[in-house]
Amino acid sequence: MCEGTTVLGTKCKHRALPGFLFCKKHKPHDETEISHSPQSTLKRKLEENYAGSVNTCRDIVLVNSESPLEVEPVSFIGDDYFQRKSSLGENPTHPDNYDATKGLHCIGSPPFDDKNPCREAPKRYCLYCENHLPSWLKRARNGKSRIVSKEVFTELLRDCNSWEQKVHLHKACELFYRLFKSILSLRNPVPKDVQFQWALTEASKDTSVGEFFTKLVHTEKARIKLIWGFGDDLDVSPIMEEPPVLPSTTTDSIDNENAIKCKICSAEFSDDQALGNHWMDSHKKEAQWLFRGYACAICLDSFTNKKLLETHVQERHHVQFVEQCMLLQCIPCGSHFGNSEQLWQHVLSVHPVDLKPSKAPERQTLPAGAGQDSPVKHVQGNSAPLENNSENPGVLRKFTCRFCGLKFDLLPDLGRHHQAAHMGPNLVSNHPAKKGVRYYAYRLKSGRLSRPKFKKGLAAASYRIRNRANANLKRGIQATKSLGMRDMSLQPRVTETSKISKFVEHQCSGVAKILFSEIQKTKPRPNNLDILSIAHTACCKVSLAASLEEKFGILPKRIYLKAAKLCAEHNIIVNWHHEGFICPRGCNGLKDQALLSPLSSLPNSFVRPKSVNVSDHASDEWELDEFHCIINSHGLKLGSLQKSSIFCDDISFGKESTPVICVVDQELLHSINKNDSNDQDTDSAMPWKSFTYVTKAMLDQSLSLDSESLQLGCSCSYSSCCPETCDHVYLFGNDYEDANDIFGKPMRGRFPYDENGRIILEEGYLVYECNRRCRCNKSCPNRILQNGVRVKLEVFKTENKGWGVRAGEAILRGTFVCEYIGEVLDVQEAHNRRKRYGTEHCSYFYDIDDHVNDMSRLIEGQAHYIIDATKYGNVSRFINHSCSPNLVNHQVLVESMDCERAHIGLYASRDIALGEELTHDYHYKLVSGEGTPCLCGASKCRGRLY
Ligand SMILES: C[S@@+](CC[C@H](N)C(=O)[O-])C[C@H]1O[C@@H](n2cnc3c(N)ncnc32)[C@H](O)[C@@H]1O
Repeated sequence: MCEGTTVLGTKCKHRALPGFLFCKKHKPHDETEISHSPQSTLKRKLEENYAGSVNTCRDIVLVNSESPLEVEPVSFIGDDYFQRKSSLGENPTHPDNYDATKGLHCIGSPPFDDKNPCREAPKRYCLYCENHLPSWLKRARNGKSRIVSKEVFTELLRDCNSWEQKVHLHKACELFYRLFKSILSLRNPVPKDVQFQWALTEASKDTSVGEFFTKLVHTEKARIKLIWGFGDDLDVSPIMEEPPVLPSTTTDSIDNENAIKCKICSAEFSDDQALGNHWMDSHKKEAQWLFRGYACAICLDSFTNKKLLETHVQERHHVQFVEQCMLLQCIPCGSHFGNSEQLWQHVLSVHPVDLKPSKAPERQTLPAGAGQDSPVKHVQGNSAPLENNSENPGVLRKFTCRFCGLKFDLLPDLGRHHQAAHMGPNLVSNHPAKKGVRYYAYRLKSGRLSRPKFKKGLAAASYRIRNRANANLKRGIQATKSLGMRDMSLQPRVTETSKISKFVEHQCSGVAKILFSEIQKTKPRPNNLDILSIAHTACCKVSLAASLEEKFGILPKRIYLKAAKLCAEHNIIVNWHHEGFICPRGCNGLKDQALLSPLSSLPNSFVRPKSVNVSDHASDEWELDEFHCIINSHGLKLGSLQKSSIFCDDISFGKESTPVICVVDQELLHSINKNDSNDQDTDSAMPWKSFTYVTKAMLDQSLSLDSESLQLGCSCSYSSCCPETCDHVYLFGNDYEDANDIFGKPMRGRFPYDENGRIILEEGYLVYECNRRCRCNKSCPNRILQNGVRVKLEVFKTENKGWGVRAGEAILRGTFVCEYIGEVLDVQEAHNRRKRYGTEHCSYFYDIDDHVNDMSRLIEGQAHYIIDATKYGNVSRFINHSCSPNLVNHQVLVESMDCERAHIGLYASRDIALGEELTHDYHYKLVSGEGTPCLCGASKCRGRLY
């Protein structure tokens, strides 16, 4: 397991990287040195760094002459090393070759690792080795300044007399960095002072951390004012001048034996009331989290879903967990239960009479064995009180449970009640909460915290809505019943439809509409054979529609798209046209439609390219995906659809679920000489040979990209998520409140994809897909890009742009085509490679910066990385540029919410006909006086590629 700690000081639960003490998230990299040193030093360091030497740090200490250190590493770590051991009271189990006496060891990041301490020499600012340099000491992305300046850090480090102090300094810097990042986030509308207060509360959980944090703020005051603009809109001097608000411990004044400890800050209080007041004063937010999230009743850690909480309890509190299981007993019948939720359910269903408010004790937290009248025996202090004592006149009940109306005078009691009573899947509050301490800490860390608001209890809301709907329905039914009674006397044979019509008359039009549409849907649909047999006798779409609808009733439009493709494949000539066309032969069937000119039907001379195998559509494939239809035969460039030779059946060699064939049209065959012995010519004849086909991005080691740890599993419990409960939809809505779909409608509460898996989200927003932490499977409507290429694509030889990619089938607007895959590099590495590759060869670089205008709505800290598909790539590397492209780019988050890990998805920006070349806009920056002519042929061509 990783030895790191979260920003809240809890232990990280992720697996450590092989050979490391920390997971990827907690293992800092030295981006500064790699990105910004002169090239020669960089090269040398890279070689040394990746040569696999165990003593990397030591080596680098020797070669690095730029060290800014004013303090000797040895004197810092060495002297207090054993003091550290004793003060922390732990027995280190060092590897045999580990020599602690030298004291030349890195503190690690985060520290506290006594079992497997970092064995490297601390070099970087006296505390960290190369690998463990924390993010806040690295140069900021813009290359201008560090978040915590080296001077300030080394100054503070000098004041540290013990290992523990260094740890605290480390924590304070970490917190300072998170705060800094969060406040700088453009997407983060949380007021600065709120964030600042949050950080202060966090810091104040440990006096020493708090002190360092205040010192940091004080030392960096000028810079903070300048960067955060505190000076303009907020007077922070009182906050900055005063020490952090430390927990108001009343330890001195109270009898220690009877003291009640606050589980958050360990402050002690004489009674529950005082603790409650303290919670209200100091931990109001945590209290809310506790009520609305899945909080652990033992340690108060919060989780985004129940499964995580269960795992946590089992792992962390095994003993307490077992005890609790043993002790939860129903007093009236003596039954034992595994958890309080089951017990509560049992009491509700079996002993409801015992559950009377008047039997409530004075306090909700029942002592062991107390409350014989109560149906529930709570042996543990943290078991949930299940009684409603709202009727007890002696106690002021301030807090009402939103779900069941029970009242409590103390917040913690309400929290415990909530946890026990409303966290079960069978109970009213079955919508898993996603607002926990961890969740918010994560969001704050990742710069995604938009505001400290909570999604209004969806469960409660939906419960209310459902109740309202039920009540309305009941009223409607009663009205209908009484009406029906009256009607029956007059008209005994009432049809279903007329009954439904009565609903309409009685304010249930919504329900009636739904019922009507359901009735329609149950009608049979024509299968392929039905369509083909009718199409044989049809002259145009009008007559085809008339015949089909005569037999099958009103059909959705997509049936005609499917019909169009079927006809094309079977060479059945039907006059296809836009809606509203009036057939010159007088075919009729569709009403009230304006005259539109017909589209040209597929010509008799139509010869499909060999590459497209029309006969391989199993009829059930249509059932699965009937949307891949020809809709616009105008788009066909018939010239290119001539006979072609297949050069390779699948350039992915089975890596894609849909083979990607490589073809050369007959008229261009002469330009290819397969047997040429020259290497370059062979590559140009067999393009799949010039690179390695991969289906996953390859992260270059030069990047310090965050790992999959920055991802959330949604709380939907089905194999297919629904937008109402999917956390990714919620997160998106929270991050981009104003986002619209491509039709201008608000995106709120919707997946980025429609029910056919086509993107509807307007360009420029991040797409949040579900991921492996979610319970849904591949069929989830919020998993598209990650499922890989699903449309037929052909790599083909173009006349003048080398190889290109064209549609092997008609592709409808919004369809995911492929991902731009390659090696992900940082700017420096990309620059080096560009130099190495030279400019004569075609470029396979995708520079995220060049697309920043498309993605202008992306967040602060937009990653600057480059994807190089020269050596490793997929079909996307063959897609040519067009100034009027038919593909659009979207950044898609899958394994990580960190936008540096975003995938680049290419989606159809309009309907694309079979055989049409696929293009996207490279958006290369145009440099005057140089560049390559653009051969895209678009009417609005910019003239040059770059
Ligand atoms: C990503 S590659 C595309 C595949 C490439 N045509 C091949 O044969 O491998 C980009 C290169 O294709 C060529 N290219 C792409 N679009 C072009 C265009 N519109 N006009 C001229 N050359 C283009 C340029 O050489 C460019 O550097």
